[in-house]
Amino acid sequence: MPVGVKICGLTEAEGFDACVTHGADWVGFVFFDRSPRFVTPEQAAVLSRRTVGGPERVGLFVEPDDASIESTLRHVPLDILQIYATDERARHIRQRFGLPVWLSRPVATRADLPLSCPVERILVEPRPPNNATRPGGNAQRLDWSLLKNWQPPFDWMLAGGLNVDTVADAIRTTAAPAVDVSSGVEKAPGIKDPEAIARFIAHAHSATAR
Ligand SMILES: O=C(O)c1ccccc1NCC(=O)[C@H](O)[C@H](O)COP(=O)(O)O
Repeated sequence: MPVGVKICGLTEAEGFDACVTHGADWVGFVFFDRSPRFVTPEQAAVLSRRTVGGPERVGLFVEPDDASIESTLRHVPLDILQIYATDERARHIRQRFGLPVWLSRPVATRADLPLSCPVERILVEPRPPNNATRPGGNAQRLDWSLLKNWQPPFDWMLAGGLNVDTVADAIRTTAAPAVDVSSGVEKAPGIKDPEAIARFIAHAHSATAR
């Protein structure tokens, strides 16, 4: 089965269309207003309507309250909620909205690797630097060797600092079933590079896990 690919932080039509054309499995909309990739629910809806079907739409929320998710969903239909929050909040959100939930897990040492998944999928990401203004999307690479022989019995995804040149190696080293990228396929903060999106997806699909 080919590795799943999520392109996160779409803000404009060219990038969104490249994800559709080149077969991304998921596109992410960042509803966190301190991000260079922030979009309003209305902007996400306009992008999302550019095609029927295509990649699943993932909405990214940082410690959201129920009201902000609810009002976002009123504007843009999302297939998946990606959450930066506690396990308890993630379970609640899954129950409350009836949508699959993906939960981010910051990893700095092997001891940080989760043993179980309270929702549909875990995103394994590097722990952000102390001075970071956001919990993800920092172009910071995880030490892939931490994941060697880690074979969790749940769905997960590798994120953090991936790019066209490193994604195949990352998949071979970690056996990640899916990968997530944002900064690595941008030509400027928040603006995706369609050519890089095409190459990233091709390289990910060509990689054979160990
Ligand atoms: O992208 C953001 O600005 C962002 C803000 C707040 C929380 C998470 C955010 N991004 C998460 C991601 O896009 C993914 O984890 C991504 O694949 C990793 O980002 P990058 O290292 O930039 O590829």
